[in-house]
Amino acid sequence: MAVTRAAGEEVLLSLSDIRRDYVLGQARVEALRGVSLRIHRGEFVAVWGPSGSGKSSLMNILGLVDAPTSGEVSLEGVPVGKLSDNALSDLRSRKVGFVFQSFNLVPVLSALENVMVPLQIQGVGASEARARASQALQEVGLENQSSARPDKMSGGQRQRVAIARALVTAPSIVVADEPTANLDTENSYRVVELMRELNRSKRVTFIFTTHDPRLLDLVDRKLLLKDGLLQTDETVR
Ligand SMILES: Nc1ncnc2c1ncn2[C@@H]1O[C@H](COP(=O)(O)OP(=O)(O)OP(=O)(O)O)[C@@H](O)[C@H]1O
Repeated sequence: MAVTRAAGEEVLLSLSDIRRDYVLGQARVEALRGVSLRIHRGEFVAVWGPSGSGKSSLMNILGLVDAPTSGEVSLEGVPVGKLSDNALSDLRSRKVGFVFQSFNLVPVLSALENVMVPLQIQGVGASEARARASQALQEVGLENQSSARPDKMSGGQRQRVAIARALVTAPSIVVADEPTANLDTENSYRVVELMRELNRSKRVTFIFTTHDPRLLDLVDRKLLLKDGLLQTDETVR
């Protein structure tokens, strides 16, 4: 049973006193130093802050890719720290979509085949995977590029394919670490606007990191990280 804060404010992800240390030889880096946070279903959230403030470390923990050194993460009320590796990867593949800075598309596959990949990993049959991938490409406005290979597409188009790939499994949350870092200003804005539209139309929760303060105008909530701590947590609309 997921925790609710108020009507319509279901807690999707909850982080409690998260610490993440990295040990390099004799040195210990404290990347996250006690972050507590609740992300509600349907929110559109940006994490910003200086380089080295812990944004990627936080995103890896929110996306269930990395485990904290201490503290507790719950997704839809399930404490994930107690899950076996298999149960955790199953949960991640069903509930979390990822968008990466460098798109991470498979170069030898078409746009459509790239979007089919997460479904095939889940064991969905080819014809259903094709139909769902085609629908996802349509939702990002790329239905006429389905047979194009990534190297024939612009950066903005590649990131839209990656967004379709993240959404095709109907995840609860999409985690995007610097999704606009390799895009020019106009395409950056367009990609975040597209995520915003999909957030509204599909009620998928999005959380992304950025260095670009202009993109913060498009979000519901801004989390400022500094030195591994949540400095401010501002809901803007
Ligand atoms: N795998 C790792 N091993 C050792 N130290 C790491 C590792 N990953 C991150 N760090 C360190 O942890 C701190 C936080 O890094 P992190 O990448 O989370 O910050 P960031 O805000 O995403 O930075 P950037 O904006 O430059 O990507 C930094 O001091 C970084 O050097």
